[in-house]
Amino acid sequence: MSHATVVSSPGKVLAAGGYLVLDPAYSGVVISTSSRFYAVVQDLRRVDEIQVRSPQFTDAVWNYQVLLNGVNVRVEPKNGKNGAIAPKNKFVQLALLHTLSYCFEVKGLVPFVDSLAEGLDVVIAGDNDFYSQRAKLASMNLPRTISSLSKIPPFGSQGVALSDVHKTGLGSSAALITSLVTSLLLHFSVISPADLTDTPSDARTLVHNLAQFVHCLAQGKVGSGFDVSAAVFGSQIYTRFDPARLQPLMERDAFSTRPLKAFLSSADQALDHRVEPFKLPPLTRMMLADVDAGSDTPSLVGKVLKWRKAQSAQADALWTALNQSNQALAKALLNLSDLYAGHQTAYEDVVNQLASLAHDQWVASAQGSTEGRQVAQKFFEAHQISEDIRAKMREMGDLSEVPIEPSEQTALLDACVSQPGVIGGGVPGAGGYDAIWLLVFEPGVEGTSPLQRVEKVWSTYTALDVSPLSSEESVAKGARVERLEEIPGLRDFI
Ligand SMILES: Nc1ncnc2c1ncn2[C@@H]1O[C@H](COP(=O)(O)OP(=O)(O)OP(=O)(O)O)[C@@H](O)[C@H]1O
Ligand SMILES: C[C@@](O)(CCOP(=O)(O)O)CC(=O)O
Repeated sequence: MSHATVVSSPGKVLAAGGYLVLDPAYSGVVISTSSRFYAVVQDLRRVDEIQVRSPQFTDAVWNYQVLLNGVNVRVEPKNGKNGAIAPKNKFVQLALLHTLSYCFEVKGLVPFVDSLAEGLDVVIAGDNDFYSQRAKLASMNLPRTISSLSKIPPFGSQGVALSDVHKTGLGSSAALITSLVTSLLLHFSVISPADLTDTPSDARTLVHNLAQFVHCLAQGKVGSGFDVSAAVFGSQIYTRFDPARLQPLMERDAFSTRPLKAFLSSADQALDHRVEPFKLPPLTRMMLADVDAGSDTPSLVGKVLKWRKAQSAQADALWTALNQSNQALAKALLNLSDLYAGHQTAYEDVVNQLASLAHDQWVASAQGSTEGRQVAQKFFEAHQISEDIRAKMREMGDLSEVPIEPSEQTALLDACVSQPGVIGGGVPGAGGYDAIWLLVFEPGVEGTSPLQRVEKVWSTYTALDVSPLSSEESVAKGARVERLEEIPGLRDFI
């Protein structure tokens, strides 16, 4: 088998900053997930042809012919044998077209043609968490727990076409585009694996800008882009780029190529997003649940923005207050990492105590050193800020008449947050009925863990249909070059 270039990119959870992050004046707290999208590039042994396959789905094979006229690259869908019309995949085709066009621009004709001499076989695979696993758990007769999810074979077949799959909202298209763009830039030797060892780096900025551009083109709009940024850089405090910077590139037909090098490599013109470091505190864990009710994110966003425009004074006051709380949450969580670094034993001892207590007992019950009490105080502060953010998101929902944290989700979240060892949580991103996230202690002691308590709440909850995801926070900083044999199940899958 030919050498395979494998790149993975994480999914995302916008823990705080939904709606605000659309405006460059505010920021969002983004947690990247352990669940990843993989792009595997190998030789196809058909000159100038590209085949893209997503074996998790039925009828998910897209064939393309690369055409060169010395000035431009074209990537044309190729009809099947017997003249069968080529199926369309706008996201994949635009990622191929613009990444190849960029490679052609920077490498020149001869190296470009060489890199395509064997064609490209591209396989795309998403971790199971990107898709609802309820039906699979039921068919395997397994209870809805995180440990059951680990029994489902990796990259399981979804048994349906891509357009019919039930997604969980982790940002599949952003993670897919990022892995695909990065793997192609590596295949054409525009960047090297060593360029991706650090975060941030010039290579990651290039990947980000190119992936962001392709994703905006494919979606037909310039969104906030926090999902692409998470896929490239990992967990972060994200402040969006000025959409006007991308506008000149968006004006032409999506399928016509345009010079990208000057835009993507010039510090003046490139996107002005800000990525500040963020990570969850040690000995804690993010938990996610998919709530089977579903919301239409674009329609929620449209209504909230319309209300913001109509009631700008009231909205600005809320946006400012909410942004302060969002930033305070990030700061409290980052402070906890500092406290761990300075006083590891005291921190561990306190987490072991607090993990079996409900939040209202933390401050009074924390025993031991001053540093230990400081840790307990900081975790309680994080809890309070998280509850405050929920309250303000509910206020945004009430004022704009949009179910951002609808009462059904409020009852579910309240039931979770009152459990011993649960720090906080909320509705991720735009909110609605789709999902919840929680932050819980993950102590190093035996006994019932906060995670198990939450799983119990979810599995016995009747007012909503709740199913866990297995994702945790990814501590790897964003997109990553992988070794095929180190990803369980991936070699068999391709
Ligand atoms: N596994 C895949 N293989 C090929 N193309 C894919 C795959 N997943 C997504 N795509 C492409 O991306 C497009 C948009 O995908 P999707 O609607 O799942 O993105 P999303 O809105 O980012 O999803 P999410 O709910 O995970 O945030 C699809 O129509 C398809 O063109
Ligand atoms: C509402 C919004 O701020 C977040 C949407 O996030 P999600 O796709 O619901 O995770 C929109 C955006 O930032 O693209």
